[in-house]
Amino acid sequence: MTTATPAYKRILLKLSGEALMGDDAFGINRATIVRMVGEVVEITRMGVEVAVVIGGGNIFRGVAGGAEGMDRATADYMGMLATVMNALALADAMDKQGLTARVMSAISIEQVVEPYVRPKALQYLEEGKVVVFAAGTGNPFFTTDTAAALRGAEIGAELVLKATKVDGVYTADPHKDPTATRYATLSFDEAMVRNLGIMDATAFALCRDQKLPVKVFSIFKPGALKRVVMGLDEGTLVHA
Ligand SMILES: Nc1ncnc2c1ncn2[C@@H]1O[C@H](COP(=O)(O)OP(=O)(O)O)[C@@H](O)[C@H]1O
Ligand SMILES: O=c1ccn([C@@H]2O[C@H](COP(=O)(O)OP(=O)(O)O)[C@@H](O)[C@H]2O)c(=O)[nH]1
Repeated sequence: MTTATPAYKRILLKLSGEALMGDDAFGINRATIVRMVGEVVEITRMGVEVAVVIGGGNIFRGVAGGAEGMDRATADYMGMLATVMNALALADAMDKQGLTARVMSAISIEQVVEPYVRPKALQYLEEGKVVVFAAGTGNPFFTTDTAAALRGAEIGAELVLKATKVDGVYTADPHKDPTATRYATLSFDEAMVRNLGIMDATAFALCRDQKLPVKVFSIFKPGALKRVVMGLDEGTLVHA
């Protein structure tokens, strides 16, 4: 039996914080994380090097805090710390399924996780370890989508995989406009000009300038992650 060959050697997987909730209203749903990690195990077994940027929206988003009158930068730091909590839960679930995960934080909290040091991250990936980037870019006023573009470019990922609550980029938010239709592919410029709100413009612009394609797909669709890694038609490809 011929074993199928992955289309990519090194990927950056952006996991929405909200995706960790499963059907819960907030927080971390263990069964959801266990299922997601099982899919990551499958692609690492094919020899794919995996780095993850984890979101924090299941716990806290700065924009919500800011909207309630908090200082936005303070609220954003809370959001970044939320991503560290998700990263610890994800790494724990990975260790339990035989993966060696290393959490690297953009914010220095060395008693909890090691700081992000690029050469060390590259070494871990070369060793077949899964690197989980926490605390986004480490700066307020950004998102983990931008962190995914940044870390993807820094590690030389061939593709950013945005695993989210929808199965691709649509002509409008499909949760609000039932007539919206899904793109199979589109350019970063098109996505920005049409103000398609799936990723922020900063993330799109960085990926465009670094010629780093993005595949948007549903984290809830079993097997979708493997199909993306195998280069099969899944979700929406956004390209330079
Ligand atoms: N043009 C669009 N195509 C697809 N989703 C869109 C679009 N515009 C807005 N969205 C919304 O963006 C959401 C995903 O963005 P976001 O919540 O920031 O992702 P994540 O939580 O994974 O970072 C989708 O759940 C969808 O409701
Ligand atoms: O570089 C970053 C990344 C994240 N955040 C904050 O952390 C929160 C959680 O990240 P995000 O909303 O991107 O998570 P996701 O949408 O993937 O759940 C954001 O809302 C911001 O408040 C930030 O300030 N800088």
